[in-house]
Amino acid sequence: MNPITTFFCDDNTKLFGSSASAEKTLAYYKDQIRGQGCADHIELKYLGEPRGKALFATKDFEKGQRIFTELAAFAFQSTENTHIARVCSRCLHFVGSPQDQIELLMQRKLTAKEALDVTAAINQLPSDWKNGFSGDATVTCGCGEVYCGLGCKEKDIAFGHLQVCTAANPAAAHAINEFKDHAKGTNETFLLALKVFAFIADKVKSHKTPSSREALEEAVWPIRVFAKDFWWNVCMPDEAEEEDPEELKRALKGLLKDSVELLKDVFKHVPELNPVMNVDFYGLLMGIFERNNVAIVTPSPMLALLEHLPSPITESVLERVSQFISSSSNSHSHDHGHEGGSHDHSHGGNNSATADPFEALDALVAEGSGLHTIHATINHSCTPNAMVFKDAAGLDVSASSSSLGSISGNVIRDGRTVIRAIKNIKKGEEITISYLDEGSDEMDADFEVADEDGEDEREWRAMSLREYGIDKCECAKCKK
Ligand SMILES: C[S@@+](CC[C@H](N)C(=O)[O-])C[C@H]1O[C@@H](n2cnc3c(N)ncnc32)[C@H](O)[C@@H]1O
Repeated sequence: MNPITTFFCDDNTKLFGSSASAEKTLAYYKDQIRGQGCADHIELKYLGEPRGKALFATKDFEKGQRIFTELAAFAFQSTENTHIARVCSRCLHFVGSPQDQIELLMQRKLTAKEALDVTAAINQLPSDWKNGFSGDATVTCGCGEVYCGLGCKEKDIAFGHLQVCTAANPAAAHAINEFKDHAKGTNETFLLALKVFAFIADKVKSHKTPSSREALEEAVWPIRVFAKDFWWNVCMPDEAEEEDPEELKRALKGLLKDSVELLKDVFKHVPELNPVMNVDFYGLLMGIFERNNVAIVTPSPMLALLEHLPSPITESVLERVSQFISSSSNSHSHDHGHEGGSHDHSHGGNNSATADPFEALDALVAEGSGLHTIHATINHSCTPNAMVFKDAAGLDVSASSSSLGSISGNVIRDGRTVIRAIKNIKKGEEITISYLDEGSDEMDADFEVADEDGEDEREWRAMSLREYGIDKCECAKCKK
């Protein structure tokens, strides 16, 4: 490995190995926590290995209370989902007008009569409902990216968008499109990698000495802090399919090799990036995604509208979503099964050829995946005190409420994750979540959990946690 890849590969023991580096790392997270507006709620500490970085409460939280929310540093909408939801490239907030979204779903313009019906239906909804769409605030980029407002566009530019913008960089347009096509045909998490490489390129170019080693080290630093291993070590072979581990490793490295060649063409204009244009660096980056990415699901404001629309429009919309569900389940059978760690793509696996319209309602969401700096520091516990909410959880629970059922106000309209207490948490306690889908169909199918001593469940846990880089769970319950 070359020196910059070795630097990038560094784990917590290096990050916290000297007081200067530990101080820099802690200051970085403090800054990130402040940036998300939760400086009074949480702090990061280093617990030594194997548990590494961990998040702690700096105030008491009641059961049901929101601890913090976080927008992804890097996020993307899944390609298939673009057919049913038009959302902001940066934050996955629904863009345009409700009419635009209906036309996307119906794949045609509304007739004058339908447009009047839609307006009448909108008028029956509370006036703040329209805030679920960016409306007139919507802005586009010459390359076709769309944003829910100028703020998101500017943020995307600050995160390097212009480096991979076909309008700002027409000489690279062909290479950018080729890279994206390859990603969509193989593993769409490469699209997220493209955004990270664009970020690194931008940071390096704006450094006072762009070709220095220091410039690259500074540019990769915000990604270096994540827990990581090489992609080919993180991806587990599919035991049910009797996938050969060595064959899988070879396949992943081959895929990276093809992708990195396309990447080199994209970044021809940034020769300073050459030291990170290799399979090892790329493999670490994909390993970071696989281990830390969070599935993003934004509930669609369209759901409320559908109830009020004349039935021909509603039916036509639902039929389209049903078709989408069926076609996505077909295409999923060809994928590589390693989607960059968005650990629970909740709607991809529906398998009926003629999906039920009610299932279609459930699938009408914006879906993607992202890398969240603070969220990624939360450790797993088999008796967690917090939980990540995506779907309906876009809604807040009032601090005084002790029941998770009583949801009120403050709708979250973009793709931020919401972490909420599921028990009372005292100031100074570690915040933990479960990485596993307890009681899920997946768990039942794997082990047909029926034993009385819980042995199967323990085995299921141990096996599932290995996918998250946990060979021996060090949570309070398992350590007992
Ligand atoms: C998403 S990261 C969480 C933050 C991590 N501690 C860090 O330092 O970046 C997941 C990694 O944290 C460690 N980890 C999390 N929960 C753990 C647990 N219950 N027992 C042991 N290791 C754990 C494992 O190394 C795992 O791969």
